[in-house]
Amino acid sequence: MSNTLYLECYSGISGDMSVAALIDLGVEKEMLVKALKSLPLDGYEIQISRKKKAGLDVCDFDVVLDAAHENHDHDMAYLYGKEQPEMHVHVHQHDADHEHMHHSGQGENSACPHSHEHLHSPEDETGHDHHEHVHGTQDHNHGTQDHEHGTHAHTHGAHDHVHRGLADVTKIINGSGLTERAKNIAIRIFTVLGEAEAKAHGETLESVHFHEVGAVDSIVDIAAIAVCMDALDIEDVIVPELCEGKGFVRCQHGVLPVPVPAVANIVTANGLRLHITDMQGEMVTPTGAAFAAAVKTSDVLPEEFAIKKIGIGAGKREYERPSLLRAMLIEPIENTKQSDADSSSDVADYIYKLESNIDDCTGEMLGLAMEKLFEAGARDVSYMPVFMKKNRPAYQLNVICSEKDVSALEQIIFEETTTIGIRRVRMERTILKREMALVQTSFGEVRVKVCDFDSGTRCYPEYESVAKICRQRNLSYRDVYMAVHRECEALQRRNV
Ligand SMILES: O=C([S-])c1cc(C(=O)S)c[n+]([C@@H]2O[C@H](COP(=O)(O)O)[C@@H](O)[C@H]2O)c1
Ligand code: NI
Repeated sequence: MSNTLYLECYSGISGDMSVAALIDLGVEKEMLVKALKSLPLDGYEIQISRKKKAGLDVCDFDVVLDAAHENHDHDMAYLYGKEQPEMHVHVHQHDADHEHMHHSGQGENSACPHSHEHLHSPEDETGHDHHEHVHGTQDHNHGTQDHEHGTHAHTHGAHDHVHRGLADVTKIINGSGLTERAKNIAIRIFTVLGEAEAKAHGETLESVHFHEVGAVDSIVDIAAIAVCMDALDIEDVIVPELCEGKGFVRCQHGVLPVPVPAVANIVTANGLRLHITDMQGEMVTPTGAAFAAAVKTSDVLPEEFAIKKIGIGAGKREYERPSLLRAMLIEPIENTKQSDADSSSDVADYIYKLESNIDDCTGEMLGLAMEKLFEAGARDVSYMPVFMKKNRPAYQLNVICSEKDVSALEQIIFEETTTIGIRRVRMERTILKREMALVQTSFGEVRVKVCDFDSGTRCYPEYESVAKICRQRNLSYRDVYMAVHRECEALQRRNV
């Protein structure tokens, strides 16, 4: 059965953090290196290593460009303008505990040695691309001329580089030995990036040229993400939110506000949730956001889940909050406690109802309050239009929840709405004994709630499970639901 990935982006997300976190979940390094070697690109080597960050043992993935493809991205001085971008001074400020044993056997911090795995690329490529280069703050026009590989190359002093478009990158991915599923994931990520870039620069998906993310190291990062997602057989991805910093960052366009336009556009177009923290700097990069957007299937974590595996990937930048991405393979646990409590077909049970009449709150506030209540574990939340004292049209908020969640949910109601009082009632209820089953149907495995009733058993195919099939196969909900229901009943008749 396929896996569910939870991306915990409390310190943001970038391409290299994502690859490292996925590798740490158990991807076979030799397989990954072999797949990346098949990309028609060169001028770089790959390092996969362990490093210590915030005292934690984490995975680090690095695409090291040769001199002609040198990259400034992890140079903090460059990013925040502490040196003149035009100078092209290649000063690297690696994390204190990072070293390159392959060069000298002695890193900047020899107290913490670690080993690297390398992929040495063949001779330098004929094209000249350059990941991080700076044009100062001036806009420049790339024109439409084609150069080697159909990409757009131009020169700034001693540095030549290529600006690839979506078609160029797609050609590179399709020309590799990646599996079809990995190719599709990589192209999906680049398409999300292309749409965001096109919007930012007033271009179309066909005409837009990537700057940084079209460079060798970004293509390798994205291909590596895709290979790992495929190898780990991940189908469902939960991304509750992306935590981002604030301020400004320096990139090829010059100085941009954080979140940078490409990230802001990806978040907007793909319904990701952005959480701006007090950290100064860029914590979410376009590549990281595009990965999250391209693979996300849900932003809600199951109420309870088991963790099968944890992977932590290191970022290159040094912020107050350590740049770490934690990825987990999780398995949702259905809450069957009530049904275990009693062997009869219906079960006595208690639930809480929180209630408040609100006459001075905007629709926007009420909408967000509902979202937060669900996130915090409310079983149900509803608003009912009411007329209350002084002829005021208002809304009655109703929250159904279990006892353990009462105080957290009341807190949210006070924080997010204008109410100054909440009624609370413990209610008895009767629920049918139920359990979750995975049923093999003609559409594949479907999650079905099976309820015992005096006159027999009833099956209810789970909404998310049915909806996923509908999206994948472009079928109507009604058709899939009824077909699954029929198949469940037929199975039951056979089992009786
Ligand atoms: O290359 C692209 S698509 C790009 C677009 C933008 C815009 O906001 S427009 C900004 N950047 C900056 O480049 C570096 C590297 O990005 P990666 O995704 O390759 O890590 C980063 O600082 C971006 O803000 C790139
Ligand atoms: Ni851009």
